[in-house]
Amino acid sequence: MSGSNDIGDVLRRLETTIASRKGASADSSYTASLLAGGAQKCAKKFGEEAVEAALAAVSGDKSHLTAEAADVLYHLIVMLAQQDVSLNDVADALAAREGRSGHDEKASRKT
Ligand SMILES: N=c1c2ncn([C@@H]3O[C@H](COP(=O)(O)OP(=O)(O)OP(=O)(O)O)[C@@H](O)[C@H]3O)c2ncn1[C@@H]1O[C@H](COP(=O)(O)O)[C@@H](O)[C@H]1O
Repeated sequence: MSGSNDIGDVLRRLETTIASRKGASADSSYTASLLAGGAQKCAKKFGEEAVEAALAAVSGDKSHLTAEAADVLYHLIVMLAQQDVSLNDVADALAAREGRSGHDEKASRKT
């Protein structure tokens, strides 16, 4: 571990590490092995981890859910990196939604 546990700092460090694995040897780096598999491999692993997190949530085991959520975030950032989408891009999308209820957004799509 190097640096703070602040969620923003951790995610930014992880994104930097993941980006550094582009073009690295798949034998030495798990991230590189995912990236080498392209969009399908990255999306498949992300989907699997998301389902595992959902099952952990239903089980009520908080420490299991926490571990699975970490897997989800790691695999999400790998999938985004493979598509050249940054966490800043995602932050911009979330910030643009701030203050608008999901109910209101959904209703606006029906009109
Ligand atoms: N945060 C993670 C991280 N979280 C989960 N994982 C890996 O994600 C995989 C989860 O997949 P599974 O549970 O399905 O395990 P598996 O069956 O072995 O996986 P598959 O063979 O099916 O792909 C495991 O191999 C975990 O080790 C991670 N691998 C790497 N990181 C970070 O990425 C950095 C770079 O890692 P490398 O690219 O391997 O150098 C590391 O220092 C970490 O900070």
